[in-house]
Amino acid sequence: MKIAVMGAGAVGSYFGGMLSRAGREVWLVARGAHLEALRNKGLTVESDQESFTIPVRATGNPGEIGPVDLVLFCVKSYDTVEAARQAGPMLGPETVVLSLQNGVENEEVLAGIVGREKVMAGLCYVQADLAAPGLVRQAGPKKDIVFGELSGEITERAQRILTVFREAGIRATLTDDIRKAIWTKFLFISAFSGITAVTRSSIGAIRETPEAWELYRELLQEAFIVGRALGVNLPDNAVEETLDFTRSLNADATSSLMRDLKRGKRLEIDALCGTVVRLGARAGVPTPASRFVYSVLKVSQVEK
Ligand SMILES: NC(=O)C1=CN([C@@H]2O[C@H](COP(=O)(O)OP(=O)(O)OC[C@H]3O[C@@H](n4cnc5c(N)ncnc54)[C@H](OP(=O)(O)O)[C@@H]3O)[C@@H](O)[C@H]2O)C=CC1
Ligand SMILES: CC(C)(CO)C(=O)C(=O)O
Repeated sequence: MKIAVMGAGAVGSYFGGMLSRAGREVWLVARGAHLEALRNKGLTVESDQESFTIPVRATGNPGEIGPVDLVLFCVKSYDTVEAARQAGPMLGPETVVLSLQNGVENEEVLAGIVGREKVMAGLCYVQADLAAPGLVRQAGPKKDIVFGELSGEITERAQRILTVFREAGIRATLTDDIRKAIWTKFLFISAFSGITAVTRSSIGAIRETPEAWELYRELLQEAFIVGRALGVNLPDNAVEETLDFTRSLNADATSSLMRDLKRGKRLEIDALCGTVVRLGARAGVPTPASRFVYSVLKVSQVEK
């Protein structure tokens, strides 16, 4: 299986690196200093359990790669449209485009550009960081991918991808309800990224601060009610389960949004807390906590 990672930053380089190390033909589409480092020094992945450095195929030009079997789509959501357009030369009649991005609308955006039949939806639980050009740091025990067909069918092509992930040592799950899985992650990540960014804190300090923990609960509750109002099959105890999951995280766990904020980078807020606000307004659901977090974080985006 020939694989391309569109937007090989933290997440894309981590999973692309795992697949490459397993012997798959993997192309990393990257840019800037990271691309230069990948070409000149290869990719280094450091995690709590293991570290490795491998040579990789890296380019900034999808035309150099040609058609592939699988595109792992890993750009930030604000780059989705441009990256999907640039991915054209990698798309053949059988190519699958699988998004691992955070957010609940990426697959529809992708479908509108590359064609619905090519798109699978997915998400990942992994704390990955581009610590330096060519170097990905992964922290914590979770490094999972969940994915599925938009139709919910368990197809042969999805099973082939599942096998490839698992053979590379990636914990992957193929689901027949990817919308539910994406919203379950979204519930968590819209609230978790919001609370960690707005407090500039890792989760340990938030758990120890009842006021911040209560705000986190309100953010979860709002995203849950919005999801339910839109007909997503979230279970009644989704908020409690997410709180339990958050209690189980290492105290130093953070979000990519909080790390981006600290680095002065552009933030994905429109795809996270901003989506809760926007979809809430559409569904007639009040979202005051999400609106507060979104407004505060938006200030940091002036001139970005
Ligand atoms: N990091 C994490 O722990 C997790 C992140 N996620 C989600 O995964 C997605 C990716 O996040 P993450 O990996 O952290 O983001 P990064 O910014 O680290 O990676 C995205 C990369 O794509 C590059 N890129 C964007 N457009 C193009 C293009 N047209 N051609 C070539 N390269 C391009 C970016 O380059 P440049 O830097 O120059 O813009 C960047 O290196 C997001 O939706 C995020 O929310 C999900 C789970 C965990
Ligand atoms: C799962 C988690 C919190 C891992 O860092 C994430 O999705 C993110 O940071 O964007």
